[in-house]
Amino acid sequence: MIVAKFGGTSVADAAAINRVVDVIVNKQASGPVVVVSALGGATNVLLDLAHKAAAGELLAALQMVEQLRDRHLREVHALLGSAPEADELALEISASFDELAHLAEAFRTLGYLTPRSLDTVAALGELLSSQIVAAAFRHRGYPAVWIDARDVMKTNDFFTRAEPDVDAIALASQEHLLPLLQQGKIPVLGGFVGSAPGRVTTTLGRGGSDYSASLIGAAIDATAIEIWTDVDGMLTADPRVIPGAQLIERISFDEAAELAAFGAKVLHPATIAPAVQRGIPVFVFNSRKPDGKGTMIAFDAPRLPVRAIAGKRSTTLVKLRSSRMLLAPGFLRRVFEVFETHRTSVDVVTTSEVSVSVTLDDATNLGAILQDLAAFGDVAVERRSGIVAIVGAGIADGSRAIADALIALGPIPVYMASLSATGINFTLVIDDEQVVPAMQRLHAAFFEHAS
Ligand SMILES: Nc1ncnc2c1ncn2[C@@H]1O[C@H](COP(=O)(O)OP(=O)(O)O)[C@@H](O)[C@H]1O
Ligand SMILES: N[C@@H](CC(=O)OP(=O)(O)O)C(=O)O
Repeated sequence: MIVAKFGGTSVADAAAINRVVDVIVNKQASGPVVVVSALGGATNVLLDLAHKAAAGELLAALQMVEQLRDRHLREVHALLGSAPEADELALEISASFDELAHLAEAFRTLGYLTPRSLDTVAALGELLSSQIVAAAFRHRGYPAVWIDARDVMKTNDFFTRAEPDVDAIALASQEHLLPLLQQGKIPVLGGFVGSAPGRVTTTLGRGGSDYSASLIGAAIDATAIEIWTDVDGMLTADPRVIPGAQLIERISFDEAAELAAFGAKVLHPATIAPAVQRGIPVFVFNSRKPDGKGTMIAFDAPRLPVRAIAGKRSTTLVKLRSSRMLLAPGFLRRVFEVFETHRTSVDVVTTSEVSVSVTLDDATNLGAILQDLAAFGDVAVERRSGIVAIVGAGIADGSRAIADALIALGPIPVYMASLSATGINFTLVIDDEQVVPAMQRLHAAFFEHAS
């Protein structure tokens, strides 16, 4: 059994969805489970329209509902033509958009959105795309069965970033997926979407379809988890920043997890953990080039000082300075409790005898965090920070990589530097607007040598 996940660009329209069918039918013998994202860009439109409605712009929101309805119906007709299933599916899809229009009206009346209502709206993208993809398979004569992801992806009720209930997912997969696979059927379900007790719709957070795929892969003990996307695999940097980024044919789980956590959007940061637990290799392939080599992510990979560069912008740097930190056991624990209390995870950490600095990805609860930290000492915040990460299992093996990285940055000021305990990630906090130039300089230094 394998799990193959297709991202938004890989199911953006009828032509892309037909490529998905082509990829999967060649793998029928491996027992594929197909996980799909929403049609490319649909999640953004859904969330935008909800926000517009709540802000009182109902007309604009309803126009967005109609555009999205037209887009989905257009692709259904392009895929299924005048087959009987086309009309049935079109009716179902239209009914969902009628409901969405009613929801938009309710948001306008209320004037606010809750995380729970946002999840209900966002989930529609995957719930519809997966039904369309399943129908496309059947139209071409393959035995696909649509599965409502809410029957399988069991989560808690932390809306907009729900956490999976791994045991419940394993049980639900046995009930809903395994029998179909045993009958030679192809289960198709939406990624990103789940349900909390009471079958209330949740989502795993933006980009979460990769995570759905690896959770399902672990639940059914798949032999491979395949992430099909719009690039040739994991590359030495984001190709949108570094057009000459090179394909990584093999990379370790640890390295891939670090890259994902520090900005390599090709993988959701949580994707690796379920795969590691079960020792399932993860592959990244380009759905436009199904014969490409792709990337294999597994336990071992040739040990290199630098495998790839990642970067992320718009992080927040919080610096705490306190003389009470001197020789005070438990001080750091109390400081980190503040972040835990406000459900905010910390990215990069450095400490000295009298100070501790951390970066935060999510500054939603910053106000409350700062208030609590003020009890410990002087707090300073730098909101326009960025991070570059130089990742390689051998970075601390006595190579010159760390020195070379600092030299390559030249005049770019560095505010924090941290070498991970595993010695595979050297992270630098810099100004937000320096992230792109820093990535270019680092990539040039490590990957663009004249031969
Ligand atoms: N190191 C990297 N290797 C490959 N792609 C990367 C990397 N870092 C960032 N990306 C970006 O990730 C994108 C794919 O992720 P995403 O847009 O979420 O795709 P999908 O819709 O298929 O899930 C690529 O188009 C690329 O710009
Ligand atoms: N559609 C969701 C989930 C997702 O993973 O999408 P994609 O695979 O296109 O990144 C989002 O946009 O967040």
